[in-house]
Formats: sequence, structure tokens, C-alpha cells
Amino acid sequence: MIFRDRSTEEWILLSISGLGAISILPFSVLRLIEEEWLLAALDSFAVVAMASIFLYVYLTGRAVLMAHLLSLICLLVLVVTVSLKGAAQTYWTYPAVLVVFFLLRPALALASVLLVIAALTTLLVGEMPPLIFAAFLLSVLATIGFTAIFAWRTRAHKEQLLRLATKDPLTGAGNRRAMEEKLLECLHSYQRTPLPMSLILLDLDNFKAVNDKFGHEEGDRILKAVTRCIQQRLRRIDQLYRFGGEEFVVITENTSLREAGLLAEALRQEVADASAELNAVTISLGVAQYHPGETGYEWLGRADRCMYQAKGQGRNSLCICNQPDQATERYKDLGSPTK
Ligand SMILES: Nc1nc2c(ncn2[C@@H]2O[C@H](COP(=O)(O)OP(=O)(O)OP(=O)(O)O)[C@@H](O)[C@H]2O)c(=O)[nH]1
Repeated sequence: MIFRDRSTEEWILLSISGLGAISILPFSVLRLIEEEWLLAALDSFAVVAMASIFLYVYLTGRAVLMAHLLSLICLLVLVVTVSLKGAAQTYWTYPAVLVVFFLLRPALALASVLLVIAALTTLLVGEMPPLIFAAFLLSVLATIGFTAIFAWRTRAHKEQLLRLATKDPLTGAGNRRAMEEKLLECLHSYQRTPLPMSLILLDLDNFKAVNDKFGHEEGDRILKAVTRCIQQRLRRIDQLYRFGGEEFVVITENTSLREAGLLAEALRQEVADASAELNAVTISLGVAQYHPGETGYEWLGRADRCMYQAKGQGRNSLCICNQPDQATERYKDLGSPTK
């Protein structure tokens, strides 16, 4: 199936480029029959370009660059058609506006279509009767306005849904679902390019006692403060996830065990230094580098084993996993993420 297992972006690109090529093809044939060579060449160019984009996205799944290219082709073909054929071709402006808002970010789409409208205005201003030109311009601007509002609303809605699906509501760190997706992504990218990557599993020490002593609300405040503290110290390439309860995971790509160990020590120190704000809460950490062939949860399990060793050393401590070994029992039964 063409659309099976495709991202929304691929789905939109395949639909627009496929439909575009099919709907312009008859015009291209008509122009050839009527011997309008320039327009026939232009329409044929549009058909071939759209069909090529369709094939490229279908075969590679790469959509971002093609979305920009397809928008450019649509707007270019529109301007050239109007410059060749004049006012009779202006009705193509409406679908072109819709296509560009479908394909690009709203701000970029708005800037691009306004630029094209400016170009069309200079081409048409003396060509059309003033009233008809004014009606064309106003109706196009209204279409752009409504489409822009709709595009911005849809984008805001999508971002909100993404936040709800991937962020932990209390701390704002990534949630467990996002962590599992990231682990899978890391494993796939490791199969393509085996660069070292490591993860840090960290757990708040004696947190039950904090809850019991100061109450759950204060416990929540401390969880948020620890998250902030860790996030401030992380690099841009590191991702923080709340794995559950008072347990967090940092996934560090392109990072060796030694570098991840240094980062873990910096995190431990950062939290220990903020003890006044955190009611003396500390963290224990386990660090593991990915070993080829293991699943995401086996990797996580080794870091977990180390984290428990750090707890055994008296807490506020870290332990680094040097050897591939068995995951702890609690990770063995977790089926996903796999290889
Ligand atoms: N306030 C608050 N507490 C939580 C939350 N999630 C988990 N906890 C608490 O975290 C505590 C975890 O306790 P334990 O697993 O016994 O671990 P611990 O007391 O931190 O002891 P060690 O891990 O051995 O250092 C429990 O009391 C949970 O109720 C949360 O979202 N908010």
C-alpha cells in the first residue's frame, strides 16, 4: 500500500505530488495538440517534476526537502503560466496557495505566497479591468488569510498533542513512551553508523523519607527542582526522560562511557550543590555504554544494575558499567524497545 506506515508529511507530499502530476497531465497533452509549445513544455516540466518527487518520497521516505522543492515548483509554474497566458490562468493561484500552506511552515508559506502575489500583481495590474483585478486580488488575499489562520491553529494543536503524548506533566521531562522511541531510534542509527552512545540512569535517594517527612506536595516540588537542575547541566545533544516515580534516564548520543561518566559525576555534583533548595535530596547514578547486539532494555538494565550498586555504596554516588552483562530481573520481561 502506498500510504501504509507513512508519516503525515510523506502522506501529504505523496498525495499532492501524485494528484498534481495526474491533474496537469491532460493540460500538457492539450497544449501539445494545440501546438502551444511553451505552455506544453511548462506543463510537461510540472508533470515530470511532480512525478519525480512522488517517486523519490515513495522510495526514500524523505519529505522535508521535497516539500520545499514542490512548493517552489508550484509557485514558479504559476508565475510563468500567468506571465505567458495572462489573466486567464489566475485561477491556479487558489490551489497553489493551499498546496504551499499544506507543505511549508505557516510563516514561510505566508511569506512565499505574498511574494508571488506581489509578482502576479505587477504582471496583471494593467492587463485586467480594474474591478476584476481588485476582485481577484481581494479574493486571493482572503484565501491566504483564512488558510494562514487555519494553518497556525492546526500547527498549535499538533504541537500541543505532541507535548501531551511525549512529556511528563509534572516535570516537563520526556515521558517513558518518548524514552522508548528514543531508544529505538538510537538502536537503528547505531546499526547504520556505530558511534559510541551511552545512557545514565539516575534515582533520587531516600525519596520515600522526604515524602513521609515533608508531604507529597513538597516531594513534587523537589522532583521538579531536580529536573530543572539536571536539565541546566545537560548538553544540547542529551535528552532527559522521567522513566517512572523518582527515576530518570539521560540518553547521550555520540558519547563514550568515559564522557558519560564525567557528565554523570557533574550531574551528581550539581544536585548535591543544590541541597539547600532540595531538602538535602541527592541522586545515585548508573552509567552504561551501548554494546552491539543488546536490546534497549538490556542496555537500560545494565545501567540500572550499576545504579543499585551506587545505592549500595552509600548513595549520592555513581557507578559505571564496564562489561556487558545480564540485565536486572525487572528489565528482562519488558519486550520493547527491541533491536
Ligand atoms: N511526591 C512524589 N513522590 C513520588 C512520585 N513518584 C514516586 N514517588 C515516591 O517516591 C518514593 C520512592 O520510594 P522508594 O522506591 O522506596 O525509594 P527511596 O525511598 O527513594 O529509596 P532509595 O531509592 O533506595 O534511595 C515513594 O515514596 C513514591 O511514593 C511523585 O510523582 N511525586
